[in-house]
Amino acid sequence: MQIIIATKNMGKVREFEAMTESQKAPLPIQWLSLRDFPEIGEIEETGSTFRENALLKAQTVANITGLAALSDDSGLQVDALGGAPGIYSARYAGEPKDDERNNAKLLQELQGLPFEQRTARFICVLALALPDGQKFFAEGACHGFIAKEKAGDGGFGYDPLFYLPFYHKTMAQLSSTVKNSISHRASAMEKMFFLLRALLFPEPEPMRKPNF
Ligand SMILES: O=c1[nH]c(=O)c2ncn([C@@H]3O[C@H](COP(=O)(O)OP(=O)(O)OP(=O)(O)O)[C@@H](O)[C@H]3O)c2[nH]1
Ligand SMILES: [Mg+2]
Repeated sequence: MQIIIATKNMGKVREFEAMTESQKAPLPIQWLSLRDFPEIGEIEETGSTFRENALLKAQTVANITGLAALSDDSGLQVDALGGAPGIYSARYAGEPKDDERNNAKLLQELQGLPFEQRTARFICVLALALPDGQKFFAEGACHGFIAKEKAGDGGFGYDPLFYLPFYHKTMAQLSSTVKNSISHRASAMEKMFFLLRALLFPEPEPMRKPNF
């Protein structure tokens, strides 16, 4: 089976590739990415939820290529901002999307807010679109706080501001191995691996119907 990782974000691609490579029992899947399909441009995200946008991206790529496509729509929800930037995380500070400006805007919006009130979470919704029209979803979340200043240079996006009290570190200070075990993307992907395993190796039919 071939699956295209349907994202233009190289930070996400790196994480997906690390997660598929570190699987204990790798599935018989050849993973491709949009680097293999340079003719596919940016897909407009017109949905109003992570799920709608994820489906839009996966179905567009599956329709164009005739192959299975796995997309990721993700973002940061900050409680003190009523859940913003949410689905608008990539372009929080406007076009063109820019992590530096997004982080600066976030710090500005939360200026003066005490640490305990800076609760936030990353959300990731994965959509798998098959060429025959079937679709599957998996979701993950990761809870933390928005730090008062940036720290670390790993990951991407808001990682230098996303503080995990359990580790006393920002997401950008964690090794990629740890980020790829505990992140919103890791937890969604873990569920997606179960779905993929069920798709590739369906359970045999039971010999007889259960008695209820
Ligand atoms: O610090 C971060 N660590 C993460 O692990 C993470 N995951 C998502 N995000 C933020 O949310 C936007 C997604 O927006 P998004 O799902 O539309 O993706 P994107 O536009 O970057 O690429 P594509 O997949 O749409 O092609 C990203 O740009 C980031 O700002 C993250 N920030
Ligand atoms: Mg996007």
